[in-house]
Amino acid sequence: MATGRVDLDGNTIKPITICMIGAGGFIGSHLCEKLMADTPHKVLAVDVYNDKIKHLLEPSSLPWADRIQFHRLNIKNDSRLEGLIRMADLTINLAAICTPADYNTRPLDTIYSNFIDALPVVKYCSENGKRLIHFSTCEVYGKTIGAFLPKDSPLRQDPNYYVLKEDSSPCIFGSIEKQRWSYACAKQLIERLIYAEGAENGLEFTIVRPFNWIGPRMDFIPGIDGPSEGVPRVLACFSNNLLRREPLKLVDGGQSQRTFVYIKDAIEAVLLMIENPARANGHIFNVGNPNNEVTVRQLAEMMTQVYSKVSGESSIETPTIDVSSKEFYGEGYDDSDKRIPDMTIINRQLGWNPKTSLWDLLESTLTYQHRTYAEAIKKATSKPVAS
Ligand SMILES: NC(=O)c1ccc[n+]([C@@H]2O[C@H](COP(=O)([O-])OP(=O)(O)OC[C@H]3O[C@@H](n4cnc5c(N)ncnc54)[C@H](O)[C@@H]3O)[C@@H](O)[C@H]2O)c1
Ligand SMILES: O=c1ccn([C@@H]2O[C@H](COP(=O)(O)OP(=O)(O)O[C@H]3OC[C@@H](O)[C@H](O)[C@H]3O)[C@@H](O)[C@H]2O)c(=O)[nH]1
Repeated sequence: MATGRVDLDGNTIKPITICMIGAGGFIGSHLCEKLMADTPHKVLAVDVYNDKIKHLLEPSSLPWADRIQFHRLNIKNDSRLEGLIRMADLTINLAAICTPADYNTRPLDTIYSNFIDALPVVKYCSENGKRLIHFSTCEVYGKTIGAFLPKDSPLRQDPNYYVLKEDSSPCIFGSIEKQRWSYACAKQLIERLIYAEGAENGLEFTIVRPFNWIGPRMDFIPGIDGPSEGVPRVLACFSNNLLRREPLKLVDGGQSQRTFVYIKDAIEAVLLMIENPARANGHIFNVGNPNNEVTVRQLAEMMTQVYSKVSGESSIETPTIDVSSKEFYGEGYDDSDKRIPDMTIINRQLGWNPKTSLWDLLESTLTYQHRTYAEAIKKATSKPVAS
């Protein structure tokens, strides 16, 4: 671990204690890894699961063993939460239901998780004068303005109609029966509440809007380390199809566009926020890679090519199939058409830029998926079916 580290203004960084809620998830596991390897900070890691951070917790001889403690608790109903927030200098809240397959099928759980369960965290930070970094989402932007223009309108090519800006873009969601937007709407309301706590009660806050962060340990592979009928986010869905040599399913033709950023690049941005409070407080930050834009169809094609390279297996004859959103996600699904983050605020405040190309990040991620899951999938698929 480096000593004598300085912040962006040349001041020595003092070790702090961080209460990280949702530390056992995808982003939390990478953030814990980074904080243990490269900083002197302490982490009170709160989650209901710890499988993704087990390698940081055991054995107790690890060099950072006295800097990370796991607290297994559900923030919905555990009175220990306030005590942990009071013990820390900073709280980072990552806890959420955040897989689209849940938004329209479990809208109540989605709204409770993303709004109601986050309320006490905001309240305890505000009442105890503690700093909060809250994880929101790029989905708060919803659809682009351009999505409502005629298909052949030249204005669709104008960035003013699609680039998403923290301080000026509107939040455009579908109608109430499109329950997909339950998540985005809950996230938007908690953002507004945090902002209001800052304005009226002086809460020191930073809001992060991740734009499709991807990498190792994201979600689960159905039937291996998660339920066989479960539907994770697209990286894990496509990885699962590639591992099982099944066609990748393109929802509604795979025409939606996304920008993907490598988790390790994005974690650098979060570390800058943690260690530069004077530059990060009071801001909402887009964190994404505007240079890595693809349609979902292009993502499927690239993942197929990269997976062939890293596994040494040829791709199957029909690598993709089309499926309707109703069939794949059920009633009430809707989609964001395009997501390009404006980078002005994060550049200005923190000087952060992503580095990794989509090809490179897929190569390292699919190498991980192949090494971690290929054998387990072979075993699972060769088991005789019980008669
Ligand atoms: N990964 C992305 O690209 C992305 C994009 C936009 C927003 N986000 C936001 O970032 C945050 C983290 O996302 P992630 O990708 O790491 O998801 P994740 O599902 O891997 O992690 C969330 C973690 O929170 C925990 N959790 C949920 N409810 C809890 C509760 N009641 N008590 C204790 N722990 C609880 C879960 O067990 C899980 O480990 C979420 O708020 C999500 O909405 C992520
Ligand atoms: O097998 C699949 C899975 C997904 N998809 C499509 O791929 C796109 C991306 O899907 P993801 O599951 O990664 O989720 P989305 O990008 O729509 O939303 C995500 O965005 C930001 C976060 O807040 C959440 O992690 C999640 O809501 C969607 O258009 C989806 O319809 C497929 O075509 N096939």
